[in-house]
Amino acid sequence: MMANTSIILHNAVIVTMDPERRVFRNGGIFIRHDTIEAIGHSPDILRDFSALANQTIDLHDQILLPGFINTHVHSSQQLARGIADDVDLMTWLHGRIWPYESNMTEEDSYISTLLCGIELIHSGVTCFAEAGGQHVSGMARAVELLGLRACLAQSTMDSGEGLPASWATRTTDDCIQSQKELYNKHHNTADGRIRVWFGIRQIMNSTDCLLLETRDAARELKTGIHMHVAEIPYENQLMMDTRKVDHGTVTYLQKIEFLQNNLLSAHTVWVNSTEIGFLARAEVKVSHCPASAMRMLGFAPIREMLEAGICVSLGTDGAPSNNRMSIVDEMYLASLINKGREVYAKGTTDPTALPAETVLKMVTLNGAKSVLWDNEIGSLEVGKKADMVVVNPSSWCMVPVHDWYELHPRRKDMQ
Ligand SMILES: O=c1[nH]c(=O)c2nc[nH]c2[nH]1
Repeated sequence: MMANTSIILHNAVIVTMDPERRVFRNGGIFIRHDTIEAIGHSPDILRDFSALANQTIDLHDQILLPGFINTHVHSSQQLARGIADDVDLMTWLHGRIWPYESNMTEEDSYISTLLCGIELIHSGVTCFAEAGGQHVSGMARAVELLGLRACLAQSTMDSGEGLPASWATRTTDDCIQSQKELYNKHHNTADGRIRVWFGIRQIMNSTDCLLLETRDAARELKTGIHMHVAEIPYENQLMMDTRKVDHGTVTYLQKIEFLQNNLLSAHTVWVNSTEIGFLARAEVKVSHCPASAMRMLGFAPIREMLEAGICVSLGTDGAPSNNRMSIVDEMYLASLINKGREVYAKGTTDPTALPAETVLKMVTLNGAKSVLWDNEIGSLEVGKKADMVVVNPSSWCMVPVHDWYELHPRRKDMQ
């Protein structure tokens, strides 16, 4: 929203996701610049704030929700949709995606992030966490233009197999240095909508030095770290064979004291109960990407993680791991896949796994906490940013609405 704009939205069903989970059936909201100044019943908002508003919009019973937060995106991979279907992860990375990414220019990244951002907005996303491409400056230009909010990261690798020639010469110092430069250049730009994080691609291509220097730099700059963790059994096996731990990546990260509360751990599929305990105690955040997991990785123990108190949110991953970039599709899939997983994990059905309200929490409150922005977004409350999505309940595929939280499968109606 433009500076000095003040606006009333009224006659809406407002699903606030505030601590009391209030839903206003005939709700109104007053926004000044980009911040919510009042929220409540429409007649009260109109009475108290009309004189201050330079625009008043009747939402005609549409449903207003907090903007959705997608916590694992590869915006630079948007132009690679379809180049790596139906292959295993190592072929996907070494044979298709890294050759593509390592040839991208900053301009390619800008175009790719623009297209990606448009697709994200189409399903109600107002904020995303970038898992890491190479050209953060290109991404930042696109995010600024689109009005999105984002945590951008460069993905770094300083060792291991499969690296394209232009990446293989990078030292640990190069990786840390370039990220600090990007932080200095872009952190808190675009009216505060862009934050710069540190990115570690995956443990299979990281020295301990890269891991620990990244941990320390992110801690010092009070920013986050985005990393792919425990994606496939081969990764855990490699940890056992080469780094001599008795399980996998999470056990190793615990051993070297890498786990901390600013780590956004993507996928995190192959973890046992001890490792779930390590993640919970360190307050690590987990991004669950249902479609991508079903293609290449497997069933993550999401219910167990949530029960252990881990903050789990949802991500689409990139276009070549998903083909779609709709967070609403991921909400739908998360709910179904995690119900189906109960049969395979526990030998019995349990339709209570991941109910709709939990899934909505994952893309709002948990998403906000995962991107370390929970004091400003994730719910509609006074003092928070006016990042919102409007759902039209009156089209044919939305009728009837019995439960505000059960709206998520009907993605065509996101505006
Ligand atoms: O789904 C994924 N996408 C990626 O780009 C990637 N890099 C490492 N591991 C990955 N997994």
